[in-house]
Amino acid sequence: AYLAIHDYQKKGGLPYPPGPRPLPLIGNLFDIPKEFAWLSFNRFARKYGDIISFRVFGQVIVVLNSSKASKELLERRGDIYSDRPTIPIHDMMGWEWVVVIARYTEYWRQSRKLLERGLRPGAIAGYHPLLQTNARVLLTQLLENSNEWEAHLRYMSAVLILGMGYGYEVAGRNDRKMDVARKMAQLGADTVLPGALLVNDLPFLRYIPEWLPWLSYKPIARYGYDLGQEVLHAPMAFVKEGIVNGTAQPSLALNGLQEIENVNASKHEKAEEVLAGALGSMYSAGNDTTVSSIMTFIVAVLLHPDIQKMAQRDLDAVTKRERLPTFEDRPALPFIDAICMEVQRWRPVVPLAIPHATTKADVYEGFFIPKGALVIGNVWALLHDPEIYPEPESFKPERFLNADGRLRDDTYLTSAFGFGKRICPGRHFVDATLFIVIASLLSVFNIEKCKDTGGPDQFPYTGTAVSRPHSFRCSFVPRDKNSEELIVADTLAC
Ligand code: HEM
Repeated sequence: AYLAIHDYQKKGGLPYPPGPRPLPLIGNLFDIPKEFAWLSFNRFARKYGDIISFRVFGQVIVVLNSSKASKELLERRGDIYSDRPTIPIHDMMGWEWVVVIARYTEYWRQSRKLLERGLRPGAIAGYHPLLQTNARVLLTQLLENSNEWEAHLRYMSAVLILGMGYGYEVAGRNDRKMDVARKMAQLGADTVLPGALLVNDLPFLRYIPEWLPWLSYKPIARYGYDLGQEVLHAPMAFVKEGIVNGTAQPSLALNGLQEIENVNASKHEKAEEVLAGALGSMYSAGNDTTVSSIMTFIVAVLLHPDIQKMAQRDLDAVTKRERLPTFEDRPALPFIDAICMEVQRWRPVVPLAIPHATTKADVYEGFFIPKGALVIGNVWALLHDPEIYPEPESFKPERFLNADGRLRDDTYLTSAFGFGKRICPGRHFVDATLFIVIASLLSVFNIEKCKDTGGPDQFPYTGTAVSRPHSFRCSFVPRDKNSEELIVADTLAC
């Protein structure tokens, strides 16, 4: 009774947003599935409205299922909706330096500033040669062995991020630097959403000692800690060694280290920590996400060969099939851009973004949102809203084009990269990568099903925080002899 009265007074008599009735103590623990939670939230929204809430062991979780509510709270009221919740398992892993999950602190502000500066559109233009060269390396690898297309994509993505961040040249597909970032990203994606691990709901479980192996979270914490330390320190050590030997290549790390060279000793250590944290976060956040988008593009063209043909017609009109496409061709290729946009809408890679948290209590449309509430923007629901995107389950790039074939304005799609102050700083890099990879692939290959690729239901996706298609087989068949020659000629020219 005391708790109920206290709760009522705190809320000034206002209700929490509606949602399924919580059970005593555990609350809605069983209403939040571990996988594909965005679909369940969307079903609840149909019953309770755009804004819904859950309680799990006293923690209030608010889910926003419309663009209106997400824009109002996560963007316009960003000053109080830009914190992150403390996630006990990440605490145990010592991941407080990871920008993606960092609290809304001075450390976050400084590292975010560095990332925004390094990844702004103007800076990304400087990476066009790196992106173009590596898209073409991808073509060569696919021509030599298209069975391993997924491994080639992962390799390309790691080369790009490690090149841009640290000027590091990936030694090969078994390069350890590539592997650790992927494992860390995977572990993060599997543990970040509510309901993923019991220790996140019941933090006292972190103290269960290791001699209770089935109950202890310490082994997983140690594994995460080791991965984190390697991602944080190993590539920076590589750059510093390069500076000493005179072999360091241009990179964000090199720029950053040169900028803080003359900062006085007391501030230098802090500045270097911020730089290492920002770049380590970029390195772990940027790899798998980009690959997932490209895989979705492949799924889409396997299901819609007609879209592939239309895109190839546009590409051929621009390149005359005498050369490979470049960034300079982009203004003349709106349909390729529309494909990139539809890829992000149709199967958003991070369907629930990353949970935000409130730093102050707030009221929205008569509902009380307490300080410390988890606030989740249901990106999937926003991008599958039939009012904004009719027939949302269909893959239709033309929805992003005007009648005259030019790209139309769309203010909703940015939610594929999250919201407000925490919006993904890597989005311009993703935009450039998707364009050049998709244009390059379609200009010389037909992407086709293999005998065992299967039908539309044969492309299941993972259901955790970062959603990607499970591995599948397909073929990259050169469109003709001329296409093969273009790839070979380009390889020789490099
Ligand atoms: C298809 C590719 C990608 C998608 C869909 C994506 C999506 C997202 C989303 C939804 C968030 C959370 C935003 C929020 O909390 O509201 C995020 C955060 C972040 N992303 Fe990405 N991302 C992608 C690629 C990248 C790349 C390539 C990089 C780096 C080069 C990157 C770096 C980051 C960082 C550092 C954050 C944390 C931002 C913060 O909390 O302040 N991402 N991303």
